Amino acid sequence: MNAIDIRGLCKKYPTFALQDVSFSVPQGAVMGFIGRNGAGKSTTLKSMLGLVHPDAGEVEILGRSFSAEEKSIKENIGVVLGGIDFYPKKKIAVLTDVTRRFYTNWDQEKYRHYLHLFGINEEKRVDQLSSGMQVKYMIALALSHNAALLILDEPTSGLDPVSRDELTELLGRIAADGRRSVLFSTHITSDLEKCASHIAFIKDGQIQYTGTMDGFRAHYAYLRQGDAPMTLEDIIVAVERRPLDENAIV
Ligand SMILES: Nc1ncnc2c1ncn2[C@@H]1O[C@H](COP(=O)(O)OP(=O)(O)OP(=O)(O)O)[C@@H](O)[C@H]1O
Repeated sequence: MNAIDIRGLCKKYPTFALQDVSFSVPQGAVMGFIGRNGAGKSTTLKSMLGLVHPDAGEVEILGRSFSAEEKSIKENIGVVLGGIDFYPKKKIAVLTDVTRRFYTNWDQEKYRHYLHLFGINEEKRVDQLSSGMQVKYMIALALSHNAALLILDEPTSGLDPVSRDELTELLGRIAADGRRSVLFSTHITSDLEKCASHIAFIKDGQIQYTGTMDGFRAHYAYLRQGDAPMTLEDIIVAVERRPLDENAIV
């Protein structure tokens, strides 16, 4: 069983279209979702989670149709799409108390463990946490109800290098049991080199590649110049970079 199967997802905005997006996240995989600003990563994640209404497409999560079983599926997944933009004046402890009621499999011991690991003080109010700490708190919540799948939109972008290293190690370890899976979008390709087994690469609303990390490197091996191996960043830049217009005002 795959953790995620997306087939033919389409979403049209006035100036952008997600076109026939299809990919799968195998169970036990950490899949990095990459693409330039505006390529359609967030739109894909939001469409698959029903946060925006897709024009077409099928989404199966943990082997079940998301549209038919949204409520029960949401109990088994952890989703972090940005920081907390609600209840800025609420204490973290209060927010957790409300959140945990939504999950029958809430694990308070795990929650305490992650709070400690991430150095989060429950007595602080939401607006007293930095944006990086907010993301860590959201991740702690997602990990505390034994989610079988984590879906994270740019989780490492506001984090310092040490926290990013901790988080990528954690994501790798989560998936290493072979039962849990992670899909996360990012621009920090070095984070993916540390923990991702799979890649989905989107450009202008269309999937360019989806499969294993090794397959991704092999797919773009023709771009290599010289003997040095290419990093993910080298590959993305080689695929996407356009030369600056000579007449550009600089
Ligand atoms: N609600 C909306 N209405 C109209 N256009 C939208 C809406 N949301 C997103 N878009 C457009 O869809 C395109 C894709 O945006 P999206 O946020 O999915 O990109 P992204 O790959 O996540 O980018 P980034 O890496 O910058 O976060 C952009 O051109 C954006 O302007």
